[in-house]
Amino acid sequence: MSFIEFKNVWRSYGDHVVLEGLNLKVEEGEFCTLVGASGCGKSTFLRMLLGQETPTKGEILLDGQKLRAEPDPSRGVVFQKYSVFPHLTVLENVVIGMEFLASPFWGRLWGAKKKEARLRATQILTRVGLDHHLHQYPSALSGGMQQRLAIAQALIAQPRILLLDEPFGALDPGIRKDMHALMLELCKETKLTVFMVTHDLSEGFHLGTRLMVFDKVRVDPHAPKAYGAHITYDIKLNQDRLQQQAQVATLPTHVLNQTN
Ligand SMILES: Nc1ncnc2c1ncn2[C@@H]1O[C@H](COP(=O)(O)OP(=O)(O)OP(=O)(O)O)[C@@H](O)[C@H]1O
Repeated sequence: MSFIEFKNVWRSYGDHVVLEGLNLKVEEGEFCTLVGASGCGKSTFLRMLLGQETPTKGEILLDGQKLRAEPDPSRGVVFQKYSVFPHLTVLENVVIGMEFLASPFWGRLWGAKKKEARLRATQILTRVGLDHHLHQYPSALSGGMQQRLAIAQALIAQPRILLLDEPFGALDPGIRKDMHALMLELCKETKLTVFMVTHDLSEGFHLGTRLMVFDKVRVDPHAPKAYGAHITYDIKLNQDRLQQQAQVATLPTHVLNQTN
């Protein structure tokens, strides 16, 4: 059984077919980079994985079970536009994620639980390199730092799947490189399965263990909305990295705990 499976998935909006006949198996720990022309349905694909949208036809399975049709903590997401709360500090931006998880009704934690949430948020913010900015507001951060914060927000719930929609598209090349290094480190340390939309093919090749190309094969000039895109190329990349990750995962827990 695969970790994620798409079985003949279609998605339309009215008579506009956006995606058609997607069949796909993805194993845990894979880093799938998605490329394709603008408007071909890459973000729609991510939204279906997030549970924000459901397939019009077919089904998506997670661990063999039908994917829940609403976002939950197993799936984290980072968009290109900074999705952080401007009125909360860096630390509060991450703590609030834990508060909503633990207390969906009040959205607040108190006492020891709040202290624990702040500690865990601080650990994650340290991991993404924001430990010196805990009490600043997002407006005081650079674009790269805001994306680091968005990644910390997405990771606080310890998702199994991370969905990234052009997360580094607005960043300068140097900062992008730093973000690539961070992503590769995070993937090495965890069993995260990543789906990342990018318009930068070299980024896709560099980060991915799989590069998926979305394209429309069937086109009717008289009915441009009649056919959708599907995955025309699914290229395996950087397989040595996957093997290394798999080997690390086989180490005994006490050894892993010592090194973390
Ligand atoms: N809620 C919606 N209602 C109607 N049409 C939609 C909706 N969401 C997306 N679409 C259409 O689906 C198509 C695919 O959109 P999507 O955003 O998934 O493409 P994309 O490949 O991510 O594009 P880009 O690379 O430009 O971000 C577009 O034609 C868009 O207009």
